[in-house]
Amino acid sequence: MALPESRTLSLIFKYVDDHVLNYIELLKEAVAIKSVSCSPHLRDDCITMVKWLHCKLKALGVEAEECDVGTQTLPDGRPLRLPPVILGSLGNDPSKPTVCIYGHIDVQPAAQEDGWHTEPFNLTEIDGKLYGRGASDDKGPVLCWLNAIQAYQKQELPIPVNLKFVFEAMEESGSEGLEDLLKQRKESFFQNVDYVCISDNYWLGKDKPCLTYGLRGLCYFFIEVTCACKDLHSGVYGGTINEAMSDMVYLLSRLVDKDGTILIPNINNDVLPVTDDERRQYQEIDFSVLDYKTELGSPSLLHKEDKTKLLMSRWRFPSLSVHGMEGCFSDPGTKTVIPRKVIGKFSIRIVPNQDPIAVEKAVVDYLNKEWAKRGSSNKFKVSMVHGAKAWVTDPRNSNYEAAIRATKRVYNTEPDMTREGGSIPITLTFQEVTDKSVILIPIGACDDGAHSQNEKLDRRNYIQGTKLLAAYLYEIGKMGK
Ligand SMILES: C[C@H](N)C(=O)N[C@@H](Cc1c[nH]cn1)C(=O)O
Ligand SMILES: [Zn+2]
Ligand SMILES: [Zn+2]
Repeated sequence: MALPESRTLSLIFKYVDDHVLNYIELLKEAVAIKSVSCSPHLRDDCITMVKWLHCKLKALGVEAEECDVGTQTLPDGRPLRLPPVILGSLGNDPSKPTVCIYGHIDVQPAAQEDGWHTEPFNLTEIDGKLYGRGASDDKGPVLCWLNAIQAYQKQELPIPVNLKFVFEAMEESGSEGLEDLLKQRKESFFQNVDYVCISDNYWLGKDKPCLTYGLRGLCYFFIEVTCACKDLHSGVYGGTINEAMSDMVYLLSRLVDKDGTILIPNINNDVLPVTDDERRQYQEIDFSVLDYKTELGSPSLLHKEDKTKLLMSRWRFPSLSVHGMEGCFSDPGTKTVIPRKVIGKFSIRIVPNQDPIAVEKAVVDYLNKEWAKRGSSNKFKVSMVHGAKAWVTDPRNSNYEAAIRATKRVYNTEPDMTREGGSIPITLTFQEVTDKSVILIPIGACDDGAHSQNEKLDRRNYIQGTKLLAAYLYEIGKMGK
């Protein structure tokens, strides 16, 4: 017999509150696995991470498959096995709706010498903050799902929906192999999916929960310049050749100006004009420019005190960032070398209506022209290593209504409706293969420091996030088929 509404969720919430230490232990185990997808030497750890999660899912009764998605080709031409993707199912009751959940268990690189105050792969709690690489992006949120399901089971309450799981360990490296797998399984695994939910982004502030209906896409580029067959002594050879590094600095300086304007012609051609309605929506968002500036520790912001301009720059206009360089000297000290070959790395966050192929063409044409202007005798190559479209949806549907109700139950407040400046390349594919509503329910706060030093997840967000996802499943269950 079904329990009264308030009783079901209060039993779940009590179970969650009573098991906080177990959840933290579980997250500690997950963080300890160095599943850095962009580091080829850590590929085995990514595979270990998949197997670890598979084991935890099995313990919850999930029927899960590790799907082989082939190999990737490294920039030097070597093949490298991709970590398998987990596809899992729990429940098959035709009277219940089916929710498909996606998350990722790979992480960005991290090293204590980069400025971490704790060891990044050893989850450490300080003042209610759980520090560790992947705590917020995205191991913590993935574990919130597992914790929520376990709470239903331990309280012997029926899970109100059927569940499908898609968990990958390559999201931070362009989700290689995943799109093809999802397309192949469109008519089988995804056939009965009614809703899609992803927890892999962050609140806009530290206190107020959000629901997210848009993401920027990402086009990632490598520029390669080679000037010699080996590194050279700058005293012996300096002044006799065009140097790769100087060429690279010139090219990188031609990408974006000091106001953040991208210098590549035609790059903004397909960006949609801002509507009055959109402008109104941005004005209503609860966001403190001052808090944002303080959190970043930046001397000034590009758009000064203008909240709408700042948020639009993060969410609905493209931006270009220069990330780093392979092959050059970056240690402390004064090595006097001329690097033989350098690879400069930059990316452009793209927005709805922009096509990665058109962006690639604009970038390659422009850099070829800039290279010709430079007149260097060196070898030059530019390539887009991955390109993913942006995603935006209309949030006025039952998926978002259920999540709004769940948020109110847990946080006692109406969530803000946000877009996200980051990218989750596979989101659009989920929408295409299911033809159903996709929602993003962020778990972590704006200051979690995803991709940065001292990434953390607040204990409160982890625990309330577990309740939030349990309540979301409950609210979706109430929608019926
Ligand atoms: C928003 C999400 N948690 C995330 O961090 N996504 C990455 C995706 C990525 C990285 N390289 C390629 N894709 C991001 O937005 O950088
Ligand atoms: Zn993520
Ligand atoms: Zn990330």
